[in-house]
Amino acid sequence: MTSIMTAPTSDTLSFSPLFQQQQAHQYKVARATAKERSRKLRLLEKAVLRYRPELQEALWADFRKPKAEVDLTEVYAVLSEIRHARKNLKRWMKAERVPTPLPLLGSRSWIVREPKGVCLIISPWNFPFQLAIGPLVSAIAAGNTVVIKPSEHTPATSAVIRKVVGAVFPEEEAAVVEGGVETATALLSLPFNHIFFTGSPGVGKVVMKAAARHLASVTLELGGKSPVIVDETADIQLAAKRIAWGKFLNSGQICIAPDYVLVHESRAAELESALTEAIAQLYGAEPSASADLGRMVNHSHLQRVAGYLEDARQRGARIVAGGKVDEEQKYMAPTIVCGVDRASALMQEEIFGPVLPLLTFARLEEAIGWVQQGEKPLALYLYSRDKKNIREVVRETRAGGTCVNNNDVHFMHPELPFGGSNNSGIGKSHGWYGFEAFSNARPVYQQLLPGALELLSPPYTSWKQRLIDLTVRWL
Ligand SMILES: NC(=O)c1ccc[n+]([C@@H]2O[C@H](COP(=O)([O-])OP(=O)(O)OC[C@H]3O[C@@H](n4cnc5c(N)ncnc54)[C@H](O)[C@@H]3O)[C@@H](O)[C@H]2O)c1
Repeated sequence: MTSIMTAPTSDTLSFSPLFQQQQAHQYKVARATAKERSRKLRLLEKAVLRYRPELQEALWADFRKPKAEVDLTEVYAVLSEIRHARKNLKRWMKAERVPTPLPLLGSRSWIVREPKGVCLIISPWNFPFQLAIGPLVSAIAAGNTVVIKPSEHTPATSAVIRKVVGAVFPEEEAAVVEGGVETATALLSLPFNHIFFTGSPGVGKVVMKAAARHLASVTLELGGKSPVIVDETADIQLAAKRIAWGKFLNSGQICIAPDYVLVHESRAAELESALTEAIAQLYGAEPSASADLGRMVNHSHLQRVAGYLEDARQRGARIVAGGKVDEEQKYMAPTIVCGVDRASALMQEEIFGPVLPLLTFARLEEAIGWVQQGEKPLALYLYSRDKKNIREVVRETRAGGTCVNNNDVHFMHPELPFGGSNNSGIGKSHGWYGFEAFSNARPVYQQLLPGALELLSPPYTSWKQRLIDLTVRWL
């Protein structure tokens, strides 16, 4: 079994034949029972394990992602999605009976989750395997056919994705199309039933506009600036350790990485030194020598983040740790920066790199106010030992997701919906929520006996009007 590999040249930019093939095949795929879908997912699990060493090599070649991080954040993330889906698939696929209200007595109703049909997955480069195959798991569990377009910035990984998918699925069920913006644009011109996009908010808008042409439904997993609030009651050592891990993993190129920290002014100095220490513990005194620290994906992203830092420095920011850039190695040191002007690019743009600004606040309402003024973030984190503060921050802010006394890890919980809100995303993924994203909840109402509502049809005699009055008042 092979899947389509297409070079992104203008003469091969028509994907209609592939699309039509999947369209013709969709009902057959949709008929698969829970057992059959589970078997497909088992084959996918085996393929992922078989290609694990190749994937480790590919991600090292693409941007020096450490082997352990490939295992944890790419391989295991996908395997846990598969295992969770296999365990729950039968229950998810079961028709859901719903109670009958009094005016509809004489009927029964249920909801079936039917597949959306032919789906498109467009994925980014930062977790290139997980963010292509994770949604595929949900799409297959829900009984769809799928075209995947992985990122052009991680070509070695894209080739492995193609191999994994091709080893399990015929192309009329799941196919991988490689290429860049032109390829994505050509795919987006086709009338897919659902588009699952992971990437930047800017491109998310392009995708949503394209989807509108065919009224395709969308799941948009986007990005933004995810704040961390550290209040005066926080365990600073613990916070520093966890923030440093969640920020500098993948060199800060994580959609849910802490983007910046708002720390209570009474604890700022302590947090500064605890973070500096945490970086040394994770990556040694000279992080560039550590094999456990990834690189920036390309020169343009390195220059973008280095430019933000330089701009902040010129506006008076103080670099507390790191700051070193090695163009040739696409290396940027884990960097902590204080005294950042809130109007600087570092505080206006999603950083998506290993630079962590620390800003201070005197009263919690100030920190909350700052978050409320910005776009709704993909994640908001809070370090606190005060129950009242925890309640207040969750109640008074809006975010795609939240961790209290940790960061990033909510992503790994298969029972939690993952996704953003408005600028950080539309729709949710993972587990049941991913299955739901790729399904249409179709209500089925079955009339068994003459219904009470039939009594209320014209002509509206006076006693029928009385019955209508009773219904309006009491039922
Ligand atoms: N919410 C999440 O789960 C999540 C996960 C990872 C990354 N992200 C976000 O993704 C962004 C970084 O990833 P990226 O740089 O690969 O994102 P991106 O938006 O530049 O690209 C994502 C995908 O869209 C395609 N694309 C790019 N421009 C396009 C266009 N004009 N028309 C159609 N398709 C186009 C790319 O080829 C790629 O496959 C960050 O904003 C990050 O926060 C979000």
